[in-house]
Amino acid sequence: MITIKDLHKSYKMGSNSLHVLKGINFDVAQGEMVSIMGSSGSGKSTLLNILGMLDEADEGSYHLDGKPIKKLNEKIAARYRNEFLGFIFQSFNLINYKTALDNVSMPLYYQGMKRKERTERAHHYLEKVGLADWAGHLPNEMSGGQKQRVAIARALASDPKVLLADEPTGALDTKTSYEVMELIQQINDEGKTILVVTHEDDIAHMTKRIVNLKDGIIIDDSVVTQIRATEARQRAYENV
Ligand SMILES: Nc1ncnc2c1ncn2[C@@H]1O[C@H](COP(=O)(O)OP(=O)(O)OP(=O)(O)O)[C@@H](O)[C@H]1O
Repeated sequence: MITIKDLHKSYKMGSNSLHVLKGINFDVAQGEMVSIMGSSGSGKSTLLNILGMLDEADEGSYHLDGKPIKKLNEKIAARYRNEFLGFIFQSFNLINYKTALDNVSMPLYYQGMKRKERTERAHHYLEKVGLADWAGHLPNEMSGGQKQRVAIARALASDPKVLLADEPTGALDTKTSYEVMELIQQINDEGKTILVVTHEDDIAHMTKRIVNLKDGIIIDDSVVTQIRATEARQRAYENV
């Protein structure tokens, strides 16, 4: 689904240049759930921005679903982003004066979908994240966990091939973080490819693979042998 080869990225600051990504190589297969970890400044957001087509690498290649992602004009890039990628952010990025339903259906409007279908889809995905009764509520009437669920419904509504989550639990308490990650695990169970940037070890252990960045290179890339899950989910894993 994602293939990255020898990716480099520097930021220019005046006459200085900061070499942030120094040759990143990795592949993510369809249906994987991978976390990207690393200390502050290690390049996680820079990498996620490139994967999300919000920024471009200086060198190296990036293929998404077999398509080379490089120097696309903004219109094509936007189309690819809509078609391939869903985003989840630490701070939810909801529109505060729009209801949960409108927040979820709005991106579909920009994709040209008719009102009836947009509304049906938004209801479907709100139901999927456990917020069927909250469609008419504004974000400021909701808890952090509920807001993140709305954001997840919004990301899923366009049925992207890959979900990119940047510190999705960074603004949530521990219990809510685990609940949100459990929802993300369920979405992955259904086949969605998911990348999660996180600082937190316990959150990373709720994914299936951990890629560790340090100073712009991958220092470790390992499969999680014991995925952290609630007892019920643990039993389901054991029965597979
Ligand atoms: N637009 C930019 N211009 C200049 N320098 C930048 C820019 N974005 C990031 N940097 C620098 O690049 C380095 C890597 O930043 P990045 O945000 O990718 O790290 P990170 O691992 O995501 O950190 P954090 O966990 O703190 O978010 C940092 O030293 C940062 O200051």
